[in-house]
Amino acid sequence: MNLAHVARVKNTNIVMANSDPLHVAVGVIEGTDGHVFISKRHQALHQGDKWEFPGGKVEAGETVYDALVRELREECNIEVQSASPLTVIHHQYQDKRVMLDVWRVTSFSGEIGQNEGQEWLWVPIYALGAYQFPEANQAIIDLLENPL
Ligand SMILES: Nc1nc2c([nH]c(=O)n2[C@H]2C[C@H](O)[C@@H](COP(=O)(O)OP(=O)(O)OP(=O)(O)O)O2)c(=O)[nH]1
Ligand SMILES: [Mg+2]
Repeated sequence: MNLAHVARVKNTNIVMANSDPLHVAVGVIEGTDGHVFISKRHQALHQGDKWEFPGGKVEAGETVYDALVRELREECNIEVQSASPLTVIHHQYQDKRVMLDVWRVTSFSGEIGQNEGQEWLWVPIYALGAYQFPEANQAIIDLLENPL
């Protein structure tokens, strides 16, 4: 590795650290009896093999709500009928900066599941602490456990 390469690598790191965060629409889907829907991220993904609330990246020209509806249709086979904003979490992972736009999904139609073959579960809020989530999710779980 020569000096020029070091400089380029350093430069790349600087660009990454300053780049816009990845904007992600996330759905806390409420079922009956205070249960919420969680699924396991595919092993090959960023933060793989951890549990998550379904969702994904907001695409250019899309509203967060549109992204939420699209992602939950694609990932868990439901049509969102009503949802309201819950919180926004900014988090810096070692390799990525994310802005999680978290919505509470209060009504939906369709038979919920996981379209990519990943494990999924309905979990009572008090039990969420027993599952391993990405670090950024701790703030969501705290909020669900202790609503404002
Ligand atoms: N969906 C989701 N993403 C989360 C959660 N917590 C968390 O840190 N993330 C991070 C992991 C990823 O870096 C990013 C979302 O990525 P994603 O893999 O769901 O995005 P996507 O569905 O659009 O996936 P793809 O098209 O790239 O396969 O947000 C969470 O609870 N749900
Ligand atoms: Mg996703």
